[in-house]
Amino acid sequence: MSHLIAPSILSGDFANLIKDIEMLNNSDADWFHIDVMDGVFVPNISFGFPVLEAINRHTLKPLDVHLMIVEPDKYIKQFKKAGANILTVHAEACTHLHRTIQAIKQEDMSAGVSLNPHTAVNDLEDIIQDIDLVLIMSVNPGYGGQKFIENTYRKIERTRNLIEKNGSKAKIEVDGGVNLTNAPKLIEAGADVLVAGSFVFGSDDPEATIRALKNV
Ligand SMILES: O=C(CO)[C@H](O)[C@H](O)COP(=O)(O)O
Ligand SMILES: [Fe+2]
Repeated sequence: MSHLIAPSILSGDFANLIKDIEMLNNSDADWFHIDVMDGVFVPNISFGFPVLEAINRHTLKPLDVHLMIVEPDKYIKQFKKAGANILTVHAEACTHLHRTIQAIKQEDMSAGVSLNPHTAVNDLEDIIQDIDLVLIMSVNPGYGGQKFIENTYRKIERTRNLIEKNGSKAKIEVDGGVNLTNAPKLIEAGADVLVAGSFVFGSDDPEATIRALKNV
């Protein structure tokens, strides 16, 4: 299977989101990546349900929602209602990660777990068979436009090994500082889904940039 591209709307134009949504609908993007930040788990606040609902009214593609929030269990049903198709929580934000994953699946969403740059892949050993997605952060979460952390390649390889060892079907998604220089190496290391925010929306022709990332 060819890799998937999930542009992050965080770098879009919030005063004219419909333009970016239509561009993504017409582009080679596979998913819309939606970054929800609460100002507690990460030192930044992005947006919440009303924005997600508005995006959902116009998108033709799955919504890949990356929760950078504490206590995500409280909001799982609400994210489903707002249109999330894939719901990813941070391992560092969940005391009872297994329970959280089951609750997401109970709402008929795909369940993802994200790891901060400092969190070991081995932490997923006892949950890898239950999840649909591992989201490897290649920057510290909280902001778009940060520098890619080079250790990510090795981390993706370790995740790929863990998935294969346990017969898991989880996809590997990588998020933060992704561009056309590191994309080939990320795919070679085992990434299935590339998230890209500033590299796409900061380019002169976002649609062509998405196509270039897809054709890597
Ligand atoms: O989760 C995120 C930040 O916490 C974003 O998805 C990520 O940073 C994408 O933006 P960029 O490609 O500009 O790094
Ligand atoms: Fe993200």
